Amino acid sequence: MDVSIKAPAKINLTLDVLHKRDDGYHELEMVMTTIDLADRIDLTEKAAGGIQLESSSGFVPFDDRNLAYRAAQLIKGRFNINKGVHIKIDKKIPVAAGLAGGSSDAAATLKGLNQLWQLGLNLEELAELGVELGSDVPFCVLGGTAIAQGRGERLTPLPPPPPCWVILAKPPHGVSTAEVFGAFRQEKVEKRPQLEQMEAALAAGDFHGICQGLSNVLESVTLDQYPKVRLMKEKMQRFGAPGVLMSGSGPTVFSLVEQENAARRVVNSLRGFCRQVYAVRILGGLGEPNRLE
Ligand SMILES: C[C@@](CO)(OP(=O)(O)O)[C@H](O)COP(=O)(O)OP(=O)(O)OC[C@H]1O[C@@H](n2ccc(N)nc2=O)[C@H](O)[C@@H]1O
Ligand SMILES: Nc1ncnc2c1ncn2[C@@H]1O[C@H](COP(=O)(O)OP(=O)(O)O)[C@@H](O)[C@H]1O
Repeated sequence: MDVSIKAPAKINLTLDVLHKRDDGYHELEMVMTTIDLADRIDLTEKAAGGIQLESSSGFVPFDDRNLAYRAAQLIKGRFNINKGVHIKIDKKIPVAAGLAGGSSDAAATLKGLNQLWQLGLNLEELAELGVELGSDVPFCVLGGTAIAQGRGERLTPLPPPPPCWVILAKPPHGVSTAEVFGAFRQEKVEKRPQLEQMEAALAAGDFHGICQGLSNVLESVTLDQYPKVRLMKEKMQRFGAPGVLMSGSGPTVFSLVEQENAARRVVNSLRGFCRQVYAVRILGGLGEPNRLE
């Protein structure tokens, strides 16, 4: 039997770092939402017990450093599964971009193997397993729009933003999440997210309120270390995008735009300046996903 499953990227609408914890991780408070930029995971059962992995991207590891591979290892070990699996990752989400591509592949693998091997786990149980693989995996298991607290594992679902375009610009380099957290200093933060304001804007479907509430304290690290990322953000703002923010630890910068012609203007403004530009829709039960051609 085969299982194919979509692994969508996320963006952060807000990201606040509250403090550093005794376990070395940072206590976070963020709002995340899934977008229609997705990898595809194909799982094929193998009689022999091993895990094999292939990917369309040369940028991801093919061994147990790959989060999808580690998800399969975790499931096999925890539930004493003797069968093996071939994992094929059709990679569309840029790697080390702040878009949780690896975490989403891991979440999709957990969900797919739950189906393939009929384990009967619910989403909460899969999310609990997911946090052993990475802080963003529980959110990727649940998807939609949610507040994520703790390391990212305490999730509270929220209504999705109203339909809009998400324009993403990804510079050629990636960033290391661990290095960004390592360089983070509270005293350098100029603007902090207002969680209640973002919750109220989402509840009211208030697109402009959502744009005004976009805020990510990790910009204080990544925009300083990578001036090109700052430039990209300024360029998007200059070309009329109402809300512009860096996602996660970066370096991807996104803007939210309501109208298609305005979205095209922002995409065109980035031509010749940034090679990896995507225009996609927000996901979250709002009808069929759509793309700008
Ligand atoms: C910053 C965020 C926001 O969504 O996303 P990305 O930029 O990676 O997409 C996430 O919290 C990232 O989650 P994820 O990429 O799963 O991180 P992990 O593998 O768990 O951790 C990588 C490293 O980041 C640091 N880390 C991560 C999460 C956290 N709450 N505190 C931390 O200090 C730790 O040094 C850890 O070793
Ligand atoms: N399936 C995967 N897809 C992408 N990256 C992966 C995967 N498995 C492991 N990685 C590693 O995880 C790191 C973070 O990648 P990714 O999840 O794409 O970014 P981010 O954490 O910034 O959202 C990269 O160094 C990459 O080598």
